[in-house]
Amino acid sequence: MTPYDSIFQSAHFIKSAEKLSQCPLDQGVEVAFAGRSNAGKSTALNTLTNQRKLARTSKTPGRTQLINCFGLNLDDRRLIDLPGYGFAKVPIEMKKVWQAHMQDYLMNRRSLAGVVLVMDIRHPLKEFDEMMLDWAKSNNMKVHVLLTKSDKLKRGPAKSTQLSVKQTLKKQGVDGSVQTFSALNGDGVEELRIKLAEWLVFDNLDSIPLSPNA
Ligand SMILES: Nc1nc2c(ncn2[C@@H]2O[C@H](COP(=O)(O)OP(=O)(O)OP(=O)(O)O)[C@@H](O)[C@H]2O)c(=O)[nH]1
Repeated sequence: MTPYDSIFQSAHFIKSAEKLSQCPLDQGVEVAFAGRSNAGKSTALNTLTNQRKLARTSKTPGRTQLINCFGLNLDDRRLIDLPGYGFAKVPIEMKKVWQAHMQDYLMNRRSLAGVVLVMDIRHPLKEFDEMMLDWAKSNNMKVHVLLTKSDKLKRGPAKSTQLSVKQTLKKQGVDGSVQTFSALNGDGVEELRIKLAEWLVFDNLDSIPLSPNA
């Protein structure tokens, strides 16, 4: 349990957007989840919010094809599920359109406070992940790497993967942190809630409107 559990449990679907112009008004603070298809983004969002069906999960990679926006019970705080990258069964032209929309979102969304970069702990730092880290560095964007499915590795190998990803971030000059996570056994759920509360609330207190009585 963390003091922030109820904030995340309040998550509710706002809308699915194909592109940036369809996203909710660009005010307040939001955190986006990005990752390769099948890395476990939707499952991580469901675990974070303690809701089984908030983000649809699927054993078929590529179900998350839209920018899915979820609201929280705090003024203008949102969680964003970005399209999974690298779904093989989709025509290349369609992939390019998605990627362009995603890039537009990442480059131009003013309320974006940080990106949770989701990687399967057994396959970290693939081409897409490196691209995201490059982008984060050149845009001064905070990154929190979530090494999912940690239940698939023993503790030793899981910790050494965490360490080596941390070192890579440091080497690349990215403002970031790294943690292990498992939806299956609860590893890292509290750590993720604390990190996101930091981004959504404490780092951005000035963007919470003062109540009329304050
Ligand atoms: N063992 C284990 N399996 C997991 C975990 N998280 C996700 N999975 C499984 O990994 C597969 C993909 O998970 P999703 O959450 O749908 O992945 P996604 O990244 O949202 O995928 P896209 O919709 O393709 O973007 C599913 O079969 C999940 O059950 C975990 O922590 N442990």
